[in-house]
Amino acid sequence: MEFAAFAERAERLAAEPGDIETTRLVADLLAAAEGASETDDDSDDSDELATVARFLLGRVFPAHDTRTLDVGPALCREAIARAAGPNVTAADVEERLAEEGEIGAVAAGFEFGGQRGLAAFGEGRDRLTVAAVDAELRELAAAAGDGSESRKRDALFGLFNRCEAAEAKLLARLVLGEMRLGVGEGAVRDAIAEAFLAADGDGEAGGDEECDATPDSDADGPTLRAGDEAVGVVERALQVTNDYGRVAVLARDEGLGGLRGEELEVGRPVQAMLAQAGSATDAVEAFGEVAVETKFDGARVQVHYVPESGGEERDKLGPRIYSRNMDDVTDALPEVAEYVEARISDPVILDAEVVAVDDDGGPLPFQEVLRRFRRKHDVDRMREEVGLRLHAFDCLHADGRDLLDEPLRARHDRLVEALPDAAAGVEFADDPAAIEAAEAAALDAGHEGVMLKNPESAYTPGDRGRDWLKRKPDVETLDAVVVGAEWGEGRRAELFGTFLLAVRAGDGEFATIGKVATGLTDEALADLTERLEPHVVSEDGTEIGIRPEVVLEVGYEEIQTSPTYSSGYALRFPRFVGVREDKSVDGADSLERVARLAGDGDAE
Ligand SMILES: Nc1ncnc2c1ncn2[C@@H]1O[C@H](COP(=O)(O)OP(=O)(O)OP(=O)(O)O)[C@@H](O)[C@H]1O
Repeated sequence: MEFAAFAERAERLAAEPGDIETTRLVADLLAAAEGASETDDDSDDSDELATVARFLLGRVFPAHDTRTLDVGPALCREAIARAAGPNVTAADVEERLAEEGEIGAVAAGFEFGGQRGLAAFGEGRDRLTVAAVDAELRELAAAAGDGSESRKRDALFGLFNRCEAAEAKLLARLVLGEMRLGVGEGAVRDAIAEAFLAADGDGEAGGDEECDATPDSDADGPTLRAGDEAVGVVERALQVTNDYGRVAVLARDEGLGGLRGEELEVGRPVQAMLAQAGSATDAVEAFGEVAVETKFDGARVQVHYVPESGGEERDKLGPRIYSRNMDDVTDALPEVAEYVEARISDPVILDAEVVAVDDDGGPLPFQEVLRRFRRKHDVDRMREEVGLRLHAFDCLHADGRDLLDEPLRARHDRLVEALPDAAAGVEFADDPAAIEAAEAAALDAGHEGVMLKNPESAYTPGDRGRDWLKRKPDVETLDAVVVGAEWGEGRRAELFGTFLLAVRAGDGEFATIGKVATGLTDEALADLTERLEPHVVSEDGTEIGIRPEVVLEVGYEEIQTSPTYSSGYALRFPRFVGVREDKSVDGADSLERVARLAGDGDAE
């Protein structure tokens, strides 16, 4: 598929407000993608469909893949300037960005390259394809070491140079991860089912099995939509693989059977199962008997390990530790890897919390463990300074078997077998008083509270359902995204002093909810300024626009409705608690949650 054709369809998608129509357009686009190219590469990476599915979500690599393009806004502006010709500088691009507020529109506003000259002579353009853009971006991502920045700039320049307006808009947004197509993960999931798993008008279906298709009452034609079953199967395959590209290809080539056969792979992280707030009474009412575990106040990790003794056919995989964002943080936490390596004898995937501990082994606050996360330098020194302890609380895979669909009880037994020393204890209780006693004991021991889980529940990656409830006495905090800032005053004039906060409002959009300027030490301000400066997109007087990249935890007294901010809510007395290093903006709180906390909608 030509990149221009993809860009043209992307424009149509961005202009489409309706969910059903969006899904249909995505399904058409997926169905139009070509199959695998003739290469030796038997991975999905050479399949155009995989690329299209990922691009739609603003990704070059699958979510579990730790590779990144590592192209910042400045580098992108430089590449655009160079492709726009000798009279345009990066500062000109920046200026236009301040006016337009968005890099796609800026890129679309320039005339690029010598291509127009060729076209004028009727020679035609050397047209970009989706596959060529993907290949070039993958190569760019691999650039490392001395001169890598200029190689990336050259590669991007080369791509922009071959772009027409709509292509340039899409490319700029893709490399900076700001697609703004209004296409969420749910739409791509549904579209995969619609494109490949529902019988179409001619009775054809992708793969070896068909699913019940239900007539779409909103459409005027006889078109059929995928049934819920197919969507459920796609969702499940996405949970297990974490790769929209792979799942789209499987749906097309192998249908429901292929999707159902997908399994976890040690070394390929999955999303963490999440919890909602709930009380002891809620838990007893919902589950009868409740699995009560300590809620450790640390950072979530997923441990993957295939020991050498794991059987002839298995490739050994040294312990890998992934963060909640699925970043590989093994190098920052060497003692966790060593601990696992010394004790585990079968291949496993474990869900766990890493907690900072004092010299006596007592838990330290959450902020302490974050000093260890993601650290690339001084790991040994920090290892001396901040001790760590691993508490494993779930087992997703053991010795070649996926356990996601096993009940929690069985998974816990398997966990104890795999790593008895670090397995978190579980207590089964069916009366709220016993649960409250367990909570008091956990708090006394310095932990955050308790998790109340349904003992019969499966492990559903990425799901924030009602099978896991969290109970902690602290006042609620909100994990909000920084989307703007204002310069400080007086001795803090060189630093940002106030931060404009937003919550997720669906499809990659953010809605503002307040400003925080309290609770920030000079050190925290300096740190935040340094972190946020690379993400500045506009500056207008004292007001600074910031690309949503950094998540802050903020406390507040109350959430009120308010016309001041685009969410329709405002935080009363917001105060800075810390940076959520372990969260990407996708994990920030949503407008839906804010509405619930404010008392609009179902209580949490
Ligand atoms: N025994 C446990 N079982 C599950 N999660 C636990 C446990 N102990 C600590 N946790 C942590 O609690 C988190 C569950 O709360 P939630 O899913 O809402 O995440 P969160 O948004 O980080 O919330 P919070 O800020 O309350 O930790 C998990 O992500 C995990 O990091």
